[in-house]
Amino acid sequence: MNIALIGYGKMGRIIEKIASERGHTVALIIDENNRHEIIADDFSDIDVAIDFSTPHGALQNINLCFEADTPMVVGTTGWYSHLAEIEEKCKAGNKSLLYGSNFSIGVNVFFHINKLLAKAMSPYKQYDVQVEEIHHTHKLDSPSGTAITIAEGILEHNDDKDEWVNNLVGEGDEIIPKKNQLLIESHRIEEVPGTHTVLYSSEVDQIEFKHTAHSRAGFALGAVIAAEWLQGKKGFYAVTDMFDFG
Ligand SMILES: NC(=O)C1=CN([C@@H]2O[C@H](COP(=O)(O)OP(=O)(O)OC[C@H]3O[C@@H](n4cnc5c(N)ncnc54)[C@H](OP(=O)(O)O)[C@@H]3O)[C@@H](O)[C@H]2O)C=CC1
Ligand SMILES: O=C(O)C1=N[C@H](C(=O)O)C[C@H](O)C1
Repeated sequence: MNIALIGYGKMGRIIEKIASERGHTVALIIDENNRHEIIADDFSDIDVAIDFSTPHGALQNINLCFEADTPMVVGTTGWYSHLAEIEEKCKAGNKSLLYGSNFSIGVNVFFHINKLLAKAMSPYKQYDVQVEEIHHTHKLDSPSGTAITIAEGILEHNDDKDEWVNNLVGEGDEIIPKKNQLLIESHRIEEVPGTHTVLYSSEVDQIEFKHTAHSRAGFALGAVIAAEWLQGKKGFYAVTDMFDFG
C-alpha cells in the first residue's frame, strides 16, 4: 500500500517503521508544518491515510480525506463529540473511514472482557465501579479515548449509572461522582505509554482488571493492520469491527 501519514509525532514515526517492515510505502507525510500546503490532488496515488495528529487536526484531516476520496484510519482521540456527524458524512458520501481509541490487540480483547465483566457484575449492587487511566504528561486529552470506550462498555450493562465523569488528578476541583455517574480518574505521569484499570470495590473485597502497554508498538502495529483491513471496503467502521471474539 501507498500510505499517507497524517501527524508525524510519537505515533506517526513508529507507524512509518512498522509499515515499511510490512512492505508498505509511506508516500506522503503531513504534519502541522506542511498541512496548509496539502490539497486533495496530493492523495492521487495514496491507498490509505493514517491519522495520529491532534483532536482539532483530525477533524480537518478527515474532511480533507473525504474530499480526496481516500480511505482513512483515524487513531487520534479527543474528537468523539463529532462522531455522529462524521459517521453521517462518511455514509452519505460513500467514503471509507475506520476509527479506534486503541488499536492494540490486547486492549481490544480487554474491551471485550470488560463488557462481559460488567454484565457479570450487574446483579451485585454492593460493588461500585470506577475506571482509572495513566498516561504520559504530553497527552492533550482527558480522559483517554480508551477509558471512554471502557466506560461506555460498562454503562451498557450497569443499570445504576448512565454517564461518566472525569477527574484529571492534580488539575482543578475534584468532582465527587453521583450514584448515576461512573468516575474515570486520569493521572499524568512522566512517560507512561498507557495503563487502564477497571475496579469493582465492595466493603469486603476488590476486583482489578488491568491493561498495561509496555510501549507504543502495539498501537502502531494495530493501526497498520487496520489500514490493510480497510482496503477495498466502503463505509464507517470502528476498530472493534476487525475482531471476532465469538
Ligand atoms: N488509537 C490508538 O491506538 C492511539 C491513539 N493515540 C492518539 O493519537 C494522537 C497522537 O498521538 P502522538 O503521536 O502521541 O502525539 P504527538 O504529539 O507525538 O504527535 C502528533 C503530531 O501531529 C502533528 N499535528 C498537529 N496538528 C496537525 C494537523 N492539523 N495535521 C496533521 N498533523 C498535525 C503534530 O505536529 P507538531 O508537533 O508540529 O504540532 C505532531 O507531530 C493522540 O490523539 C493520541 O491520543 C496515541 C496512541 C495510540
Ligand atoms: O495519547 C496516547 O498516548 C494514547 N492515546 C490513546 C487514548 O487516548 O486512549 C491510546 C493509548 O492509550 C495511548
